[in-house]
Amino acid sequence: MFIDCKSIAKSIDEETIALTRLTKPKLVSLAVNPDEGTISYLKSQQKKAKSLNVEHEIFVLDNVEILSEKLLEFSKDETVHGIFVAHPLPKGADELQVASLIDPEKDVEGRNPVNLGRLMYGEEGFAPCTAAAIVEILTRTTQLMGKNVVIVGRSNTVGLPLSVMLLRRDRSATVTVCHTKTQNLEEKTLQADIVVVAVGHAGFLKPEMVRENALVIDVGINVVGDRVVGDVDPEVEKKCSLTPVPGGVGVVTTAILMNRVARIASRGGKV
Ligand SMILES: Nc1nc(=O)c2c([nH]1)NC[C@@H]1CN(c3ccc(C(=O)N[C@@H](CCC(=O)O)C(=O)O)cc3)C=[N+]21
Repeated sequence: MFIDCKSIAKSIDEETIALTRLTKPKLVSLAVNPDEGTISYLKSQQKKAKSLNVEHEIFVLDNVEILSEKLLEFSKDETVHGIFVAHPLPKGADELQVASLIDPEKDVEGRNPVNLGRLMYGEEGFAPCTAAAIVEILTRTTQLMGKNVVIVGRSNTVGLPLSVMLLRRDRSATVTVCHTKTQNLEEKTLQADIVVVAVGHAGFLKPEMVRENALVIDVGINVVGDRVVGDVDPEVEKKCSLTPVPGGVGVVTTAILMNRVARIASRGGKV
């Protein structure tokens, strides 16, 4: 069975629309040498911004030096409410140094160390949007208390922040984070009530790796020919509840991103 993520996005959009009636939020999105996943996201952002009355500008840049200049500029610019930087940055870039240039109060992806620190205290106003989208989908779909959640992937965008968010006392899931060096992955995923897959390989999670009736969150955005597919084998849908790709985590992520920009604009900086 597929989980209906579009209706979740829609209910978030309703709040955003109410906020954009009163203010004119502006988001800037910056990317250096964007990969296919980033291009897909930038397109979705552009469409969504337009439909929600959020002003949006995209900057595709040649190198990290120009990115750094732009981040300083937009951090000071009072007409800009949200700053999004696409990841991954080019090889060799100092992510911490780049993220530190984003004004924490405009840091819609929660990359600045101030916001990552806030996350450790359970403050999720600036949590990475994809992780926030997964929490939104899970809390609207199931009870998390005491559940076994296996996250496959440990990125700063998804796996790592999500693990912290699911451990928060009001959720209290038991979280296992798996990665490329994990041994016997299938043994872990077969124990899970909930599996979150964010690895970037089409069809990575096979039906024999999950329990009957598990809840599976597919975070993958893989461009195969002219189609976008997730990290989960489509056969998994026959035995589990699964978020679709496209139309799953991605649409909720984009909704949360825009909602955040609107909240920043309407509350003068505080989320
Ligand atoms: N700092 C950072 N944060 C991110 O969250 C991040 C990133 N960098 N870099 C790139 C990846 C990719 N990503 C997507 C999110 C939504 C869609 C999305 O909404 N896709 C639509 C349309 C897909 C289509 O059909 O083209 C859907 O899934 O329905 C796609 C891709 C976020 N990422």
